[in-house]
Amino acid sequence: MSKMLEKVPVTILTGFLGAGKSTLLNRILKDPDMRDAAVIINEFGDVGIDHLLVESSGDSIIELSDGCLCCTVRGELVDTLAMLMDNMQTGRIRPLKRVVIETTGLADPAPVMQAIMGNPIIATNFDLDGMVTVVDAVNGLQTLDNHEEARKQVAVADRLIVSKSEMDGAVPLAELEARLRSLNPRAPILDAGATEAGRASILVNGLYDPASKIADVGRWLHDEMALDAHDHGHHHGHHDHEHDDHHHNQNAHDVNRHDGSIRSFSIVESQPIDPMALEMFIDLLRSAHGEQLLRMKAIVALSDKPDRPVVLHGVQNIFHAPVRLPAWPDPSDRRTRMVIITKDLQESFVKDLFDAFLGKPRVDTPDRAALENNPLAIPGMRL
Ligand SMILES: Nc1nc2c(ncn2[C@@H]2O[C@H](COP(=O)(O)OP(=O)(O)OP(=O)(O)O)[C@@H](O)[C@H]2O)c(=O)[nH]1
Repeated sequence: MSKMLEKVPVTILTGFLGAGKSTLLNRILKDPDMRDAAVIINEFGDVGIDHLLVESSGDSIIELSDGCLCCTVRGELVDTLAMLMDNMQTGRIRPLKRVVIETTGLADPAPVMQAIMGNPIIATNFDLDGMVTVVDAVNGLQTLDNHEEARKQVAVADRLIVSKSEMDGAVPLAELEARLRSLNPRAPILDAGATEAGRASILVNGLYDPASKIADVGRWLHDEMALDAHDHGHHHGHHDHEHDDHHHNQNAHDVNRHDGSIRSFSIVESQPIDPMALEMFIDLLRSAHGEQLLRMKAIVALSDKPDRPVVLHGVQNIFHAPVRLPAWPDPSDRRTRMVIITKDLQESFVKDLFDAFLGKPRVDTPDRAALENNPLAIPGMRL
């Protein structure tokens, strides 16, 4: 007989070709906390060997070998997750505590994330718990310069692991970190050689934890606010090189020179937000600019129930169903905070749009009435 099970958190492990994903996974799989985890490995090419290199016993390693996870194998990934769920519900396998998907190094992460968040059946049973990206200290800088996919993998990561830093030819860590920070100012960076890097806990990113959602939301917010505090007391992180503050540290411009198109910034709002205004803002953003919205995470105070914030997260035009928390992670800070990562979409555009929906008067911006009539706005973000 089938039974209702807890949603299973899914972690995506990514990183460019040869970055050290399988090596890291091998270490993590030795952690006793990985006993009830399943690993899905995607390979590029005809002959799959990665699964042979990942040492583990039993049926917990599943290999998808028909191509790149971001394109052809997406259907296969969904089928595999559906099969795992069926096996759990019918008692053929023990309930899983986690699924890890190791992508091919060439994968654009967004479609993989969307396969989990955007498929209604999968999203009922699995929840994206974030992305861990491995970056190779020897080839990393060059790879980031040359490959858009590698930049996206870093930009949307919830955690970055630097491999091969002990090897000859590794770039100085400070240089690599500056580059990673230019793409992703917030994700914790950990050296693969560190003991913690081999623990199952690095797969937990706090976007979804069935047991203690609230504490984990607190953690990613903490990272976010630590950055903002660093940011000259500003509420908004500025990481694009078109920043108009001429007194800004020159080095900050330098590290961004390759990445003008990817931006990461935050929006902080102290007044609770009208649920309709938020819904329309998100709808417009994702329907008209979904392709440019690499990632968004938010905790929002809504005016109907300001004591119970809502957590949102999305990738491009796909958003997880909003989750109402029982209370604020930190009761002393009840502000709405959004972390947004975009590609080819100006920070000022997004902020102006947000202000317009909130009804804040601004010069040279469309008013809310005009935006409400926007034919591109689609229904569906019911909060
Ligand atoms: N010295 C050193 N070698 C490493 C480290 N991480 C990975 N390697 C080596 O780098 C090579 C590639 O590592 P893999 O773990 O297979 O990399 P991958 O990202 O899974 O590779 P693909 O699946 O081909 O994308 C192997 O020879 C590893 O032994 C590290 O931290 N230090």
